[in-house]
Amino acid sequence: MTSSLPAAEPAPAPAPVAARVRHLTKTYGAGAALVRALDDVSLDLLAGEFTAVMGPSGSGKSTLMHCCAALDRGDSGEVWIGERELGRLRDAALTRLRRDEIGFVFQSYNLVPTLTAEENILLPLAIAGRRPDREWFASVIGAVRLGDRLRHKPEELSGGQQQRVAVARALVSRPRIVFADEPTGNLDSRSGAEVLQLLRRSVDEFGQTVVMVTHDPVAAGYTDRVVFLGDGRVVDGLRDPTREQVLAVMARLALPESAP
Ligand SMILES: Nc1ncnc2c1ncn2[C@@H]1O[C@H](COP(=O)(O)OP(=O)(O)OP(=O)(O)O)[C@@H](O)[C@H]1O
Repeated sequence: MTSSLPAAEPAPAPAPVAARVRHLTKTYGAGAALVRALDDVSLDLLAGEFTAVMGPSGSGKSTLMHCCAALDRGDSGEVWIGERELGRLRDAALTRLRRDEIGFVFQSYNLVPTLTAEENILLPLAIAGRRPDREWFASVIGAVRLGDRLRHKPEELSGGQQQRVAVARALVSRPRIVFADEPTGNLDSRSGAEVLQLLRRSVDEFGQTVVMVTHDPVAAGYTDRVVFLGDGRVVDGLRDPTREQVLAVMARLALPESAP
């Protein structure tokens, strides 16, 4: 017997996940001084997306980012980068994963003062013994608009230029995921906007996956998605966030539970 029902449409392919967190818990201290920095956090960070992690001070943002970036370990739960669960990797494999699959941008730039901008950008590849792909290097340098500053040392660059060097350094090895911890925290609003546009372009034009911790609703407005933490838990989320929506959630999270 033939069915008159239309053939079922194939289900859309699930978006690839760059990093996956499952039931991640991390505590500091003990007894009365125990702090639950992460309390059963589960989260998927989708490939090719720009995600912001926000929340009040002490809500666990940096701890989450450090655990995801293999800079720290949780007490229990799992963190996957691509197909690999970090808890199952030995130190040498973790070092390789950090070097080959993860890019970092810190609030304080973390450039090597004795190296030029170009040497700083190429340092992760040099350490890995990899040759730079000249075409890709040129694309990254074009994107960060540093072509005329490559021979300068960090102290000869503005804060915004130094942070653009740090973004280029994070992008040049084409990592699976870039983690940025308050990348605009030390910058004036114009330089901050340049860095945010650069991260946005790396997602739109290069397909980069970027995860950024920020306190700034304007910065969050550049992202595809915001994940809000409160007391070590995922408490809210927004897609295609506007500054106003972010402010509204932040105001709600800042209020004590008992507020009228
Ligand atoms: N090394 C540590 N020892 C003890 N407690 C810690 C340590 N690191 C973080 N904590 C605590 O864990 C909790 C989460 O800290 P975390 O730095 O992840 O928060 P955050 O959301 O990034 O805060 P902020 O926005 O202020 O940077 C806080 O209560 C903090 O005091």
